[in-house]
Amino acid sequence: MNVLESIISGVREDLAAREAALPLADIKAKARDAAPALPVFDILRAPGVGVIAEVKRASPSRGALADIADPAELAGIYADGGARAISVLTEQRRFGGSLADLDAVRATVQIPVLRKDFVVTPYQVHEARAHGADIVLLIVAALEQPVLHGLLERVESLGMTALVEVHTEAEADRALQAGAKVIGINARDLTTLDVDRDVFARIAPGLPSDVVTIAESGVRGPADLLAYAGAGADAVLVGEGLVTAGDPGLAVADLVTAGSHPACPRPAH
Ligand SMILES: O=P(O)(O)OC[C@@H](O)[C@@H](O)c1c[nH]c2ccccc12
Repeated sequence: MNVLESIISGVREDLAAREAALPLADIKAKARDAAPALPVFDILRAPGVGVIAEVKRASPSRGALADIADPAELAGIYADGGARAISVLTEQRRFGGSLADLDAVRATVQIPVLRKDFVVTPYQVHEARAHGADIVLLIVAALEQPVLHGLLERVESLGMTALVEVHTEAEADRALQAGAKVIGINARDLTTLDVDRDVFARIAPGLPSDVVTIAESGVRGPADLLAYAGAGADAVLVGEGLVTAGDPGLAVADLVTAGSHPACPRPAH
C-alpha cells in the first residue's frame, strides 16, 4: 500500500463511524440548511497572485508542525494578512484536523473556506457543505474517473467549487475531462510524499487559460510564490511555511505583498 492508499483506508474507517452516527439523509438535510456557499472563481482570479492559507497541525511527511490550539484565531490572522481563502485540513489521523476545525474557521472568517481532506464518497461532499465549506478538494490520484466526475458534479450541484488536484500531465487531462474549472497542481507526490517544485511549470502551460491554476505545496516564502507566478499560477496554497513561521500574520502578509506587487508575473486570462 502506498502512502495515499493507507491514508484513504483510515479516512474510510473514520467516515464509516460518522455515517453510522449521522446517516446520509441527515447530513444532506444539514447541508441544505447551511448558508449558501460563496462564489470563489472570481476571487481566485482577481488581479495579483492570491494566497490560500492553510490550517495544518501535522503532515505525514513532517509529523507535528504546530499546536494550533485555536484554528479560528489563526484563520482570522490569515484573513487579516490578506489571504484570499482559508484551507482547513479535516483529516484526523495524519494531519490532526477535524470538522470542528472547519466549523470554527467558518464561523470566524468571511472569505471562502476549503475543506481539505481525502474525499472519496458523496457523503463527504454533503458533510463539507453542512460544515460551511465553499470549496472541496478532489484528488485525482485517489479517484477512478467516473467517481471523480460524479463527485465534481455533486460539489457543483451544492453550489460549491471543486479544487481538483493533480500531480502529473495524465492526471491533469483527467481533471479537464471531468470538467474541472479550478485545478491545483501539487508539488508533492502523495504516493511517496516527495516534493518537486518543477511539476507546476511542467503541467501549468498545458492547461486552458480559462482554468484557475493553483500551485500547491513547498512555498517557503515570497521567492517560491514569485517562481510559481512566473510559471502561471493564479494562487498558491501554503501550509507548513505559515504554521511554522514565528509570526504567521507577517508570513502571510509577506506572501500577499509579493503576489500583489506590480512586478509579480501574472497569467494571461
Ligand atoms: O504545507 P505545504 O507544503 O505548504 O503544502 C500545503 C498543501 O499544498 C498541502 O497540505 C496539500 C496539498 N494537497 C494535499 C492533499 C491532502 C493533504 C494535504 C495536501
